[in-house]
Amino acid sequence: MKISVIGVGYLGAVHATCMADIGHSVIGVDTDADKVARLNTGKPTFYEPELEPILKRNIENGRLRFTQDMTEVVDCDLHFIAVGTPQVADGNAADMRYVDAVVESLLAVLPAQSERSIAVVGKSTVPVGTAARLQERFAGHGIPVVWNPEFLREGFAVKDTLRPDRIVYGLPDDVEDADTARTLLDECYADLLAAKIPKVETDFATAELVKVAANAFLATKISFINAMSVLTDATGGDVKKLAEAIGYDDRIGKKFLRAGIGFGGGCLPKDIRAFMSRADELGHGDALAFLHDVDDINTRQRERAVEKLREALGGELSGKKIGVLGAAFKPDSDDIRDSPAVDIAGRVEHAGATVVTYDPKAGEVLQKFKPERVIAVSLEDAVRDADAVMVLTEWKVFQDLDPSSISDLVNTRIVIDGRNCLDPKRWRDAGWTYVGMGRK
Ligand SMILES: NC(=O)C1=CN([C@@H]2O[C@H](COP(=O)(O)OP(=O)(O)OC[C@H]3O[C@@H](n4cnc5c(N)ncnc54)[C@H](O)[C@@H]3O)[C@@H](O)[C@H]2O)C=CC1
Ligand SMILES: O=C(O)[C@H]1O[C@H](OP(=O)(O)OP(=O)(O)OC[C@H]2O[C@@H](n3ccc(=O)[nH]c3=O)[C@H](O)[C@@H]2O)[C@H](O)[C@@H](O)[C@@H]1O
Repeated sequence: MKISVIGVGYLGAVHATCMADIGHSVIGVDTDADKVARLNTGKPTFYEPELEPILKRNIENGRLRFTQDMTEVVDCDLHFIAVGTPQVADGNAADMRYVDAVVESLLAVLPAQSERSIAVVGKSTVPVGTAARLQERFAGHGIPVVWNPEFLREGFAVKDTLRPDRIVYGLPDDVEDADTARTLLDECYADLLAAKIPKVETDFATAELVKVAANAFLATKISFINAMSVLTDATGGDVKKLAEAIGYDDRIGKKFLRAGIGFGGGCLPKDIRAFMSRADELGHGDALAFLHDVDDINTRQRERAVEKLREALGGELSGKKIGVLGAAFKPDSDDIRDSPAVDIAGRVEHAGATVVTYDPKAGEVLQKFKPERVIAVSLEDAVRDADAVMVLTEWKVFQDLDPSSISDLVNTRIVIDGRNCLDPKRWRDAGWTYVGMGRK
């Protein structure tokens, strides 16, 4: 079938590419001319494992194309909205201007009362109530809206798109519209449904809430274990052992209990804030009051990492040289949006230290968005003459690093393991002072 994906950033580019790879004819639309031009050459605009060969393959076989011109979507059966919904500059709410702009562009190019069955599919993460609002706008054109939230993780985006844990359809109340939307989406996802991926059909509000509830739950899990790390620090306990031990209980599970400098990225932080903001608007802010604590615990972990560094250096950061390993908000990504690593490096610099950062993939992006930062081209260059080393993104290359290979490069053998990803014994045996987050 013919599909348009409007907004081809982290989510949309992967979705468009994967939909082409399962056989659909896909047109990706974006207002960013550079992005469109680059994608058309088969080169992703960000680092995501597995994406490049699939993108290239589908550009070459002609099933995938990118454009800035909305009129080119006119003969598509499904229109996926995948534009950003960032946090507004002056508050916690989601900025809906990009979604609203897409709605107006679609209404301008799609025929009123089309002969064919078509549907608009919401993928962006939005405040509950958005789908119903959009359905009112499209009703005049006789076009059903369906909300189909996305759960992919950066670093696993291709796998998560082609083999997600579940697919959610938020369908309109009108039975005929719901049938049209379901039939079209079932055809689009036939390959995934054949692989027995669970499908949950529900109403608009539930589908929108599923997405933000999932991210809120994940954020809560991380802040829970980070709160525990404060207590293990205070008592000489070990939060990794604690997480392992509670995780054996299936009701708790082992995943998302990695304590450290906390969550960042383009989604969890802004999504929990937008969720709180929407609950306030609905007069139920109290129901989500706990998310303020989740957010605060998360931000405090960043300052705790700085405090640990200060303490390890005898109380003074001014005049010290710190080698920072990691800038991306997580490994296998070059995304630095609200990255704890970038934030912490900034705080350390603000306290008077000189910071040199190395990241295997995010150096270029960091240079673009923070041109004032000093970025090394190699790990060795970042740690040379350092008074302390901070590991802030758990890239495998940092986890595998033999500490003795850099022992003679640094000024002082102090390592702050912001992600609890190093083996303390190995580093101590090599003569390093090891400081983790909530670990002895
Ligand atoms: N990044 C991720 O891993 C995931 C993101 N999401 C959600 O997906 C949405 C998109 O997120 P990202 O892809 O990360 O954002 P992004 O900022 O990387 O991409 C958004 C794209 O939309 C384009 N755009 C803006 N206005 C446009 C318009 N009027 N017409 C066409 N294109 C336009 C921008 O130029 C940009 O390329 C957000 O709501 C996010 O919460 C959901 C799940 C995963
Ligand atoms: O809505 C979204 O955009 C996406 O947000 C997250 O995906 P993502 O942000 O790519 O990455 P995660 O793996 O969730 O990690 C988020 C942050 O939490 C941190 N984290 C994760 C797990 C953990 O145990 N501890 C921890 O500090 C990571 O380092 C990272 O900074 C969700 O996991 C996805 O399901 C969702 O689709």
